[in-house]
Amino acid sequence: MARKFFVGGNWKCNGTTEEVKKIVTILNEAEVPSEDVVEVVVSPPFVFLPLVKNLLRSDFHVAAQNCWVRKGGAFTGEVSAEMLVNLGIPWVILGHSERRALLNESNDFVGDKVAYALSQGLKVIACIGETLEQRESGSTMAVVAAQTKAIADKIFNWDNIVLAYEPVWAIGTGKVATPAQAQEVHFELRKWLKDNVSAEVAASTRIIYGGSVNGANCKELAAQPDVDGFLVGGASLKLEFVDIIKSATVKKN
Ligand SMILES: O=C[C@H](O)COP(=O)(O)O
Repeated sequence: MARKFFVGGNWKCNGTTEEVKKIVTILNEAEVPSEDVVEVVVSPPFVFLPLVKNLLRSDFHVAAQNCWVRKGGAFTGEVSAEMLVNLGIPWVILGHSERRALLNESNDFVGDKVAYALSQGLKVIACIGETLEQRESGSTMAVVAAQTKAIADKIFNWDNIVLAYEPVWAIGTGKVATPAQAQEVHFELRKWLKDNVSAEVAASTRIIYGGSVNGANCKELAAQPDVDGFLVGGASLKLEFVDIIKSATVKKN
């Protein structure tokens, strides 16, 4: 089953109104493969979501970087899935390692968030990934399998999920996983989905890579059979994000 290449740009906690407008202008003017070839989703901070949604070209989409774990209410400082739906925001990133590490988001909590966001009609970019310590101790697969299981246990339908494998040691470090390292984990994750969910879900779910992806390393990573796209941090704020989007064409060659 063909999986459409997916490129997400996670702007994290960056940007002023002027900077955001500048990035959107670059994206709007970029010549990139058509929507049939690549799905592009950018994720600005909450406060810029309406602005970006209004200014961004219609073939690119927006994602929030988080949402609350259940229906909104007396949860000061949180943004609910219902609010995102109300604003017409189709996607949300959940379980990013920065939130897992800095805000102590557990596997269970992330699983609950994913299930709730899906139940409200949002599409989810669900992030998983091991730390350097975990990789060096040989527990990479056990860690990402446990993170995936916590999600799988709570959902019934994988149609609206993209799984983002983001090794923590590669995020914002300039130390990208080698294409072989990324492929190995993506292959094992797909096998995990086949063994624990279904062959159909394994074949159709997009597994994207994140961690120091840039204009120079994207093509080689994109060429790996189980790499279905990228979640890009730092480089998504720069012109080279356009080259990363273009790396989708590698799949067609
Ligand atoms: O969500 C994106 C990842 O955290 C990757 O960030 P990075 O491309 O700056 O390493």
